[in-house]
Amino acid sequence: METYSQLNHTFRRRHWLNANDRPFLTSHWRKWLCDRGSLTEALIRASDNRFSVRLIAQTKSYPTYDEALTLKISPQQKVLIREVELLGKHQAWVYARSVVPLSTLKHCHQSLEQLGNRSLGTLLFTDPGIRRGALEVCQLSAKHQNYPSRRSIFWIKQQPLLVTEIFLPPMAQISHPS
Ligand SMILES: C=C(O[C@@H]1C=C(C(=O)O)C=C[C@H]1O)C(=O)O
Repeated sequence: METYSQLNHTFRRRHWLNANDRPFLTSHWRKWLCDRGSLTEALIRASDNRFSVRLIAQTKSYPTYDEALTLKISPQQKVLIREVELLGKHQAWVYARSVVPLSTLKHCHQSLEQLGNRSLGTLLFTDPGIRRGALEVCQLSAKHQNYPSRRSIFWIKQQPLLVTEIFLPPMAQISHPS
């Protein structure tokens, strides 16, 4: 698997399309990329409960320029970066990167920093005060492989947290449980 940073250079802001603008997507990918519910819940059902999270890296670092633009913060502002793989039946299905400004971090009741291999979704979808912004989609490509991707901002007490999800090749064969 290419690392996120290796993939990240292949797309720029203009590649992200608002899902409400109905960019061309097959029915299969529309179900996965435009579902506003918890991806964790959908993957648990699609994998017959054989779901797990593999924490790849969690660091305090800096956002990419595009992430800073999307979060409306300075690229010099430190953020918590969490990178995971979401696995179904012991196979990597999604690569996810969450970028959390430190000003947002302090509003996370159960500290996001201690999540480990528990899903971020369990934190974001259990607190009714957390709101999800618009979904954006793009086709991220690297080394002749296409990666359907999506991202959205979650608002925690009006503070932003950016989640980007890259759907890995096996997901082309996994039906959405809806
Ligand atoms: C936002 C969700 O959390 C998922 C889990 C993540 C994690 O554990 O880091 C990151 C992104 C999501 O794919 C969700 O389940 O929808």
